[in-house]
Amino acid sequence: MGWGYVEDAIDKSTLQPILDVMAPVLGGAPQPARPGPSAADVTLATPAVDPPQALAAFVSTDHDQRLLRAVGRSFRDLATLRAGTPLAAPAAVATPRNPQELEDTLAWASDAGLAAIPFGGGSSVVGGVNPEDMGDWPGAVTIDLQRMNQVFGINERDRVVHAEAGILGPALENALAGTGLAVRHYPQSYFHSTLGGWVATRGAGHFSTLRAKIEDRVQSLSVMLPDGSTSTTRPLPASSIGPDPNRLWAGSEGALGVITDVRLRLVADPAHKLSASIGFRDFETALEATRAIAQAEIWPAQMRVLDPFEHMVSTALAGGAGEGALMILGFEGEYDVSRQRDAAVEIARAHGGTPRTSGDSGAGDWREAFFRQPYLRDALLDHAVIVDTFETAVPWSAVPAFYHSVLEATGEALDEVCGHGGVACRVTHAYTDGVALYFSFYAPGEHDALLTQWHALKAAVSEAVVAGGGTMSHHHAMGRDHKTWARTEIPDAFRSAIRGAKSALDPTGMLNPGLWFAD
Ligand SMILES: Cc1cc2nc3c(=O)[nH]c(=O)nc-3n(C[C@H](O)[C@H](O)[C@H](O)COP(=O)(O)OP(=O)(O)OC[C@H]3O[C@@H](n4cnc5c(N)ncnc54)[C@H](O)[C@@H]3O)c2cc1C
Repeated sequence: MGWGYVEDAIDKSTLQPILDVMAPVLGGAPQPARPGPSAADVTLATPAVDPPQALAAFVSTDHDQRLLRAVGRSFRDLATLRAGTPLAAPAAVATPRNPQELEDTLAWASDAGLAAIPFGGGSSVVGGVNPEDMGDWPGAVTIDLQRMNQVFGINERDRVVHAEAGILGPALENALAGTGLAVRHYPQSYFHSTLGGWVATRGAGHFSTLRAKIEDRVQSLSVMLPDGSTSTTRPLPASSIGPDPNRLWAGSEGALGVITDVRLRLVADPAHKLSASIGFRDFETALEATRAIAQAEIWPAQMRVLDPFEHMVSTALAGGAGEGALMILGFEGEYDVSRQRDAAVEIARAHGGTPRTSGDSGAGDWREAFFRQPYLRDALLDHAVIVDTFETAVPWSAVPAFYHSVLEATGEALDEVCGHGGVACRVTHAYTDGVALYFSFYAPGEHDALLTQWHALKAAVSEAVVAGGGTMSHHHAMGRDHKTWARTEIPDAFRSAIRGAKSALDPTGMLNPGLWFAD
């Protein structure tokens, strides 16, 4: 059990050169391959419940169905599956096809004294869907919304699509074919995550500026509460009638209601696309160029900036050997974007960059590699290589000191816990006042100690992020994995207000218990 489609898994012949390139980082050859368990090998710790016959068409207690929704897709999840210990799993899985079946599921869960965990694509990397840390709740019904996937309508004049929350990224984009409009929200998990999941986590696509965060694209949404009532925000371009209700539910991670449908702002399918890549001698220089481009408000759709190690690892996947830092720029729009592209390249050059390629395919190649990267994690995990990522955002005034302090702390933790390791960083999103940094680390783990090693590393990197003033997440959300360190980020008064909202919307606390709302 790993990421994505079985046929896209990375084979031995692709993996070996990558292992060769990584050998210095891993301190030599990694452990011999040990494949992950088959579904039948995993024991579920939580007993199944006995749902009423009336719900049989959409509630299952089948082992594989429960296993599939027991975890998300983080390194911790994958290592947990391999640990061989009984796994916390949902007591039942509901797959409602419409709001009535969703209401029936919530009513049954409530009567049966079970918690309810909304589930979209299950691509959470922060323990968002795991039935863990649930206090007194004896078990949970996981509510998979993927069968609630209708597109209700496309308002071409307003450029808004109205769709059910369980629709997956590609299906939503396909529904717009022929309209000249598009969603163009591409998280790396695009193929396996849902509209509702994006909104519930306040996720971000790979576009680096302007259209990055999904919450800015939500025109309105509907949520169902545990009592079966539905609340819908008004579809408006903007409003100042008090705090924004859309923002209460965006980022609520399944704890303040089940998002049933969303009206999402669209963009024109871009008629013009251009890209450029620019080399820099080091990341610090590249960061200065990134800041200058962001603050010039040129708004490249794509502005990924890879530090030297990230550059080396990402080119190794395509059989290359990149050196120095690399900036990848992509521009797209309804009208010619060459002036923006030229202006950005000029700024980069003035900040010490050397343009390498300029055309319309570079960004596409990078995008292909971007969607392949998660498969590499599974292949490396077979060799007990620990591969994990963490991401954050900081103001410009904090970099490059923040980058160095996190790099150093992570490197020290990798040496201490695993004896060796490497840390890579890339800029994923840029703003006029700051930047989102995405770190990846690689280390030689031990098959039988992966979870212990991961917990030690996670604590060290999270402490470094918090100490440096970064957010615990720019777009992966809080889940169960970040709540310990995210506490300092939440003002006390806001915490009380959200607790008040939680008890008003979900009086028994049955929705996704275990997030910070409960502590
Ligand atoms: C390889 C990989 C790459 C990733 N890349 C990105 C990336 O580029 N950008 C990014 O933002 N994230 C990324 N993620 C994280 C993850 O894909 C996002 O958090 C995504 O938004 C989750 O969507 P989902 O449908 O899979 O939700 P799930 O994982 O099923 O759920 C996530 C959370 O949302 C809640 N939830 C889900 N649906 C609903 C609903 N309808 N109503 C209420 N609550 C709900 C769940 O209870 C849970 O708390 C990545 C994950 C992986 C594994």
